[in-house]
Amino acid sequence: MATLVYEEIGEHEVRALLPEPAAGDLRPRPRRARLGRFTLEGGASLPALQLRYETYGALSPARDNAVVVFHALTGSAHAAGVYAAETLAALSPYERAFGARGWWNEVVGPGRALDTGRYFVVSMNVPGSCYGSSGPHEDPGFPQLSLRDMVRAQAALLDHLGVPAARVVGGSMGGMLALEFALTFPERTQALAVFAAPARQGPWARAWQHLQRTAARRGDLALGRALSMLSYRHPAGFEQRWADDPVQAERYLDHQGAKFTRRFSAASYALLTRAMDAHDVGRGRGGLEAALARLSAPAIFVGIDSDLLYPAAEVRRTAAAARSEYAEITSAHGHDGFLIESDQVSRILRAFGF
Ligand SMILES: CC(=O)SCCNC(=O)CCNC(=O)[C@H](O)C(C)(C)COP(=O)(O)OP(=O)(O)OC[C@H]1O[C@@H](n2cnc3c(N)ncnc32)[C@H](O)[C@@H]1OP(=O)(O)O
Ligand SMILES: N[C@@H](CCO)C(=O)O
Repeated sequence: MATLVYEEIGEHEVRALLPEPAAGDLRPRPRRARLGRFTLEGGASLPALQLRYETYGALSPARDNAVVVFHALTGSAHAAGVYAAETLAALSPYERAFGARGWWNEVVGPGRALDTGRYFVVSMNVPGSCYGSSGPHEDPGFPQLSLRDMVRAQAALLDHLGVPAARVVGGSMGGMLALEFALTFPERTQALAVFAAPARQGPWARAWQHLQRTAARRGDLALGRALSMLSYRHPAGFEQRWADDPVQAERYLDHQGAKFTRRFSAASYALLTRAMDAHDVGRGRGGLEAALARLSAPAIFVGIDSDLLYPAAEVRRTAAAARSEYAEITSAHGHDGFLIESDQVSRILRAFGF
């Protein structure tokens, strides 16, 4: 039986069914680390960095079984499990609107590909986002961060947790962050898995994000998100779902747009998309090829055959430049395949050795 919950978010009241956990689902406890002063690569500093995070499983006595999972643009620290009603109720309005179920719940958990019976899984909400970490949603003067600042914040959190090194995994922006982490902290990276992410943000993805920010700046974050959904999906998926009733495609985009205004901050959206637009692992490392050639951890790069945002061919080229493994997800759903095709994601992670 699902529980009916009411959430008041600004002027909105949301009625939602709180999902019951299935057998094997975790009941996570979100935490917050207070890491103090944190200096950014641009020179500015945050006086009191706070990071929302969740952990699943236990750190081994040898401290060698950690996995860091990096979230995508609008993801959160809540990667796995289903919150209890009282846990959800104690969170911020944005986190409540994100929902009770973790965004990679089918991939992370007991007996799942990232098996919490074996691994100590750490998932952090990046600084600048609005899901419990420090960001512009609570401080209008919050400075622009880079993805490199975010991976240094992740490393500081690992220090806080007593984790010397980890396997790192992520999709989309999370994949960019995982790759940056592996290049910034080679000695702390045991293995790397990058899903649906480039080594450098290209003009196509940049143009999409420009449109989304423009809509948001003009006061229409919902339109910005609806537009972005077209870059995250593929015509085949729309045909599959709504060929018989095409107006549902319009309703779907309207729904995703409207929901987004309740679950995300426009200021965080601008900051994170700018950070993604500046993504280039070659910056300060002698260029893209030189940076990728330097990758030392065992790595796999995973493309999605229908990804319109970061095409599979581009991900395959990155894998070749990094002399790493390549795998491909088959999906009708485009870029969001790394969130939807959990069975394939899990098979790929297992086959790679997770
Ligand atoms: C790491 C991270 O990125 S975490 C952030 C991931 N979450 C997002 O990106 C948020 C947007 N959500 C999504 O894109 C998807 O829900 C995913 C990727 C999480 C899962 O994809 P799918 O399983 O294909 O779900 P789908 O895209 O159908 O979305 C489901 C929602 O659309 C709604 N929906 C589906 N079809 C329609 C329609 N024709 N008209 C109106 N609403 C519709 C569903 O009711 C459901 O609403 P809810 O989220 O309020 O419960
Ligand atoms: N749909 C996901 C992936 C975007 O890259 C998100 O909103 O974070």
